[in-house]
Amino acid sequence: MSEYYPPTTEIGIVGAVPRERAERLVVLGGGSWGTTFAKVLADAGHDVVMWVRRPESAVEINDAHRNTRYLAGVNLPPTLRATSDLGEAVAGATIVFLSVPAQTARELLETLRPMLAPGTVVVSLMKGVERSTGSRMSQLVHEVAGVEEGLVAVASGPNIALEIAREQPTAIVIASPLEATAVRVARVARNAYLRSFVNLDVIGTEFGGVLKNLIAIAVGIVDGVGYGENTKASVMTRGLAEITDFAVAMGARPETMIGLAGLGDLIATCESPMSRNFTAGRLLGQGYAFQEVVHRMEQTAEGLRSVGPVLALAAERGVSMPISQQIQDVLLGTLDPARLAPHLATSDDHDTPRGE
Ligand SMILES: NC(=O)C1=CN([C@@H]2O[C@H](COP(=O)(O)OP(=O)(O)OC[C@H]3O[C@@H](n4cnc5c(N)ncnc54)[C@H](O)[C@@H]3O)[C@@H](O)[C@H]2O)C=CC1
Ligand SMILES: O=C(CO)COP(=O)(O)O
Repeated sequence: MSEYYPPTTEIGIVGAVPRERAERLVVLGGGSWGTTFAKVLADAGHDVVMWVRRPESAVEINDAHRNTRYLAGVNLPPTLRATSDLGEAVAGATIVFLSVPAQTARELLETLRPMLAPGTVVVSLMKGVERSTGSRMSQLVHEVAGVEEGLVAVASGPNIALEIAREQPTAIVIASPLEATAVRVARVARNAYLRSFVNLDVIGTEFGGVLKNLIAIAVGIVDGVGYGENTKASVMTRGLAEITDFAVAMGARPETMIGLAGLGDLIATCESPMSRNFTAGRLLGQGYAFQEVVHRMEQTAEGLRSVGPVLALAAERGVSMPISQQIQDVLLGTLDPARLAPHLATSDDHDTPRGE
């Protein structure tokens, strides 16, 4: 039986929360996902402040109710406010949502630590692991910002930012080791176009988001090479088996990997031309070298930085990840992208995949 379930019957309420139940929330990060998530929360009726690095972004959000660089053509709620002053943004917030590139999270969390009032819930919206340590973002929230584990949550699922910003109906998963925290965040992060589900499997929910990025890069690579739907479906299916093996070895529940945060996000990311990971993969498949791809990407493609640490963790646990290894080889320039799919079933270096 799936462990997914609507947090409460109250989930059916899709109107804005009454003013007396509105919470003071903060979203850290003014990119495409941070801005979209802040809109979700403000549309739900909450009092939301965004922290953005660049003062000019704050001015645009406050005055024009737009964030043109990341969400072109999207009108933001007039109630949504932004500031580039972190202390001002966080003061009085009951829940802090984090949406910066994973490699910058540690530094932000160190700065944030003394600003957090006791009892503040911190939610990671990020889908990367720290390159130097292999840590998941929720681990960093606990270890670096000192937030007790029961007050840490993660959000994941098939959540292409621009589609949600355009208010297209979508589902998201909120996971925390403490059910009360997951339910609380799920109740806050829902509105007429976003429905929240709860899961207690933090490892699976978080790794689902991280790992599907790798498979989206692989699918982008074969697309860029010019291969068709069979190849892409083969990479996605074998990719799901591979990332499930990894996540389960890391402590995830297998069901999570066929839920919204696993299969759901895998489908969305591998099929969307808006996905940055898919786009980065397609550039690699078209023959651009890693550094050129990084140069061309204007937004964060987390998978490019997660491949290395994921492979290191897999090696420690004896998990075979042939597709992820091939992505790494393409990134290093040691594998011709056109050879990625032929290597799918068997290769000189890897055993024949189990099953199928
Ligand atoms: N865009 C999407 O559709 C979704 C993204 N995510 C995840 O959300 C996280 C953030 O991604 P996006 O918002 O999409 O990235 P983005 O590339 O659109 O924006 C990143 C933002 O972080 C800021 N930033 C960069 N370095 C920083 C630093 N040192 N300190 C503070 N801020 C810094 C940038 O100025 C920018 O505002 C990633 O982990 C991503 O995987 C998750 C779900 C959906
Ligand atoms: O996580 C995402 C969708 O759920 C966004 O994917 P990209 O980072 O590849 O754009």
